[in-house]
Amino acid sequence: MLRLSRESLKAGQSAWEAAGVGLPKFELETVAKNTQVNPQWVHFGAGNIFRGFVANAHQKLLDSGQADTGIIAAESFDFEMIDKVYKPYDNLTLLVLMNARGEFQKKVVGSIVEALAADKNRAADYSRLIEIFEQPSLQMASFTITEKGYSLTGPDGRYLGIVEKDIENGPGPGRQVHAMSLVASLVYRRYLKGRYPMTFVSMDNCSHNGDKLKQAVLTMAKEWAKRGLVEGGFIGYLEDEHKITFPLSMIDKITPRPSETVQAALLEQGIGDMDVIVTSKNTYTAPFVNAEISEYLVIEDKFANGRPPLEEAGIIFTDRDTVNKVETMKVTTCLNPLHTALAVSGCLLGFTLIADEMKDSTLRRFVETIGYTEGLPVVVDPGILSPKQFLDEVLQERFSNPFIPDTPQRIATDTSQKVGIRFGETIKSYICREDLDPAKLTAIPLAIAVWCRYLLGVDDEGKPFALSPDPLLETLQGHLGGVKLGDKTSGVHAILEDEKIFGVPLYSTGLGEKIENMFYEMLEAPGAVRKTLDKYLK
Ligand SMILES: NC(=O)c1ccc[n+]([C@@H]2O[C@H](COP(=O)([O-])OP(=O)(O)OC[C@H]3O[C@@H](n4cnc5c(N)ncnc54)[C@H](O)[C@@H]3O)[C@@H](O)[C@H]2O)c1
Ligand SMILES: O=P(O)(O)OC[C@@H](O)[C@@H](O)[C@H](O)[C@H](O)CO
Repeated sequence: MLRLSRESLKAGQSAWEAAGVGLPKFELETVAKNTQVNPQWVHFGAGNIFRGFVANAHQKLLDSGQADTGIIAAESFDFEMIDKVYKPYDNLTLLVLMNARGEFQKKVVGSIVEALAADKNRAADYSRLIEIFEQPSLQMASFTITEKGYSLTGPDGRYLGIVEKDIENGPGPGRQVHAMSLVASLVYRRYLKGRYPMTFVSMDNCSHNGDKLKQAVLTMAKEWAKRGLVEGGFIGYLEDEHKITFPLSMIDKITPRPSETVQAALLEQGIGDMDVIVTSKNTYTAPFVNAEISEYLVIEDKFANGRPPLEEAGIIFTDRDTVNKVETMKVTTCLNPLHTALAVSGCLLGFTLIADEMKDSTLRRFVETIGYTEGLPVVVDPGILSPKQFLDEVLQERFSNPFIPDTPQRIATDTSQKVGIRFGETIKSYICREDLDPAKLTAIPLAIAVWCRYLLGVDDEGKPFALSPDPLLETLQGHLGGVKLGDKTSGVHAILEDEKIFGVPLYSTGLGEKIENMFYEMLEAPGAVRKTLDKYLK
């Protein structure tokens, strides 16, 4: 039985190859040693998309000799991942890509050469992170920490408790809990050491991700500066684009949680010890990552201290305006809104696979209407990718691929953080256009109504189901407290009028009441969700 480790790759190379697994073409030890003395790239958020896409892209450079240092994975949130799927497997990942015929392309990704837990109780990892940030060689820190990883404030607009503590505690080593204060403290060490340049690249699915990251890091720095906890020059350093940059990016690759079906198939192929782990913080992780083949990563080419030639690995570098357009296209129109609609309706209708939802004619019509009918008229063509072609690929091939083990339950995670961008932006465009009337939209308000119905945690048969984690769940459920099937009143108005959630005033655009009516229709009785979807999507 094959088990992922550096030793096994060396001693059992032919057995791995016989199992159809591509292996790194570079010397892992040499690259690890180079990285030790000459760190160039740290990545925060050691999750699936990082291992399945970003690390694999860098591996292509290492394989072809166009890079000679690896990536250092840093985890500021879920340290269990480092202990359970990084360290025991020598930081290696088995990447399993799946095409529409169900064939696996397997390879070992070895470009991650160190894995650090930024935990104040782990002094060695913490010191190493500081050492890395003090090195002139460091070119970039990238991030896939989910949208909420950048938020310093809670629903009431006030700083989160951990952020308040981080502000009071200052930038001293081992004192920060929130990812943004940790990063601010590390870049402060860099400033003190030599004011060296570097770049911070957010690769999360939030609009203007680089700006969001910059805003969060600067806010922490300014709070410390106000209290005299950092030198005044630190703010100027962070704002000087010759020193520090925060490019925008758009990342796209459906990377589901690791699936037990894939684990079982690997076992049949002689690859063992691939258990799927759900950590106490609810991260789904494994020594393997399963993902689709399609991938797009577009980054604003604004790097203050150089960067690896990732264009050689298929990553597109372009100007800010183009990234902005391509990201808007994907996140607000052609992919993520459709995913969110399938996620919440899938949970209510008992689906556990996105591809199965695409076989349901009503749900297919749901996402086709959101994408083609309501989204495409307002999308701006980024020039480098055609929105229509992108949407065709998403709907005809990517979502429909039955071998991609993606679940509505994964995608429903943190929906409160995403609805504003995924639906609110299109509504905004309708408000701005003289020739379009937001009140005439149907599928987008329906998706919002389905989300509100989803929040009850009762499926369309009237049975309770587990809602996916969401930082606003308690508040939102508080508004809906006690609502049952058959009720004709509820606190849904309080949710819909919250502009912080939707980014637009739903009531003054004529959508608030429309959504409320749809919500009550879906509340009528068991089966009413299906009936309402059928009615509006005829
Ligand atoms: N999986 C995909 O299909 C996909 C595709 C494109 C973009 N993305 C982006 O990448 C993000 C991560 O996706 P993933 O598949 O790697 O998820 P994952 O669950 O495998 O990993 C999530 C990572 O974020 C960290 N994290 C979670 N909450 C955090 C917090 N509050 N502060 C700091 N770190 C936190 C976790 O510790 C973990 O490292 C998504 O939220 C999205 O923005 C994902
Ligand atoms: O990762 P999130 O939470 O921003 O969104 C869930 C999915 O829509 C997302 O992960 C997609 O799989 C991804 O955006 C495809 O590129």
